[in-house]
Amino acid sequence: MESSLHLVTAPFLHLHKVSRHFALPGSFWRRQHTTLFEGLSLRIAGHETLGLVGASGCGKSSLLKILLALEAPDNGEVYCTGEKIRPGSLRSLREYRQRVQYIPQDPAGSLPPAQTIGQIIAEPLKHLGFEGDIRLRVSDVMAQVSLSDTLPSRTAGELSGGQAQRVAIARALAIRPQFLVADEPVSGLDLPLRAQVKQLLQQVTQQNGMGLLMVTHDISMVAGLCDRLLVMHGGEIVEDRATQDVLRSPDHTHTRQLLQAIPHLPLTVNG
Ligand SMILES: Nc1ncnc2c1ncn2[C@@H]1O[C@H](COP(=O)(O)OP(=O)(O)OP(=O)(O)O)[C@@H](O)[C@H]1O
Repeated sequence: MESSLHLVTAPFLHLHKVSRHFALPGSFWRRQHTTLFEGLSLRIAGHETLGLVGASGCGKSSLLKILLALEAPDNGEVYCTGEKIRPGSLRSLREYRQRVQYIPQDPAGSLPPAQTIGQIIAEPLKHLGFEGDIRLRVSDVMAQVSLSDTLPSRTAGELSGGQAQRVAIARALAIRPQFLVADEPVSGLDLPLRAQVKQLLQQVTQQNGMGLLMVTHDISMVAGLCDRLLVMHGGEIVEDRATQDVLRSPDHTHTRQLLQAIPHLPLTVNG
C-alpha cells in the first residue's frame, strides 16, 4: 500500500513496500507469525515536518526502527536520497546515521546516568569522526537548546526530565543532521514541559532547516509543529494529509476516534 501523499517525487527518505512480522509466543516447531504491516510505502521530503499517530500497539515504533535502520524490514527497502540503506553497505549506513538522528522516548532512562552532559553530547561527534573543535560544538548545541547555564560536567543522573530531553535533542543536533526522528519525545513530561519541548523542536528544525518525523500519542503536539499528519491503523497508513486538514475534517473512522479521545476542558464551571 502506497501512502496517499504521492506528491513527494524526489524523497529524502523513502520506505518502499516494507513489511514487519513477529513470531507469536509458542513452541518453536509450531511457531505462528503475526503481520504488523505488509508492503507499506512512504515518501518524505527533506524539509517536511510529520506527525505519526495511531493507537497503542499499531506498529508506530516498529516502523520508526525500520526508518532509522535500527532494524531491517522483513521485506522491502529503505532509501535516503535514492541510495539504498536497507539492505545496504556499512558505508551507506554510517552516512545515514550522520544524516538522520534519533530523539528517544525516555531520555531520563536512556541517557547513561553516570556520564556528564558534555560526554553524552560529544559521543556521536567522536563516533562519527567530527573534525572540528568538539568542546566548541558541544557548547554551541547546549546554547541552541537553552542549556548554556547548565554545566557540561553535570551528570545525566542529576537532570530533571525536561533537562534530559534537552540533552537528548542537543546530542541529536551535534553532528548537524538533516532530519530528526523522535519517538514520543514528551511522554513522561508534564504539560508546561511538553509545550517547551514542542517549541524547542519547532525552533531547532526551523533554524537548522531540518525535517522531523515525530511519533506521538498527544495530537496537541503535532498541531502547529507538523505540516503533515500520518494516522496508522491496522498495519496501514489510513490518513496522510496536511495536519490542519486532518484535524478539521478527518476522513477515517479511526482518526475521528483518536480526535474524540482528546480530553476537552468544560466550557462552563458550575457551582
Ligand atoms: N521484537 C518484538 N517481538 C515480538 N513482538 C513485538 C516486537 N516488537 C514489537 N512487537 C509487537 O508489535 C506490536 C506493535 O509494537 P510497536 O511498539 O511498534 O507499537 P506502537 O504503535 O509503537 O505502540 P505504543 O504506542 O504503545 O508504543 C505490539 O503488539 C508489540 O508487542
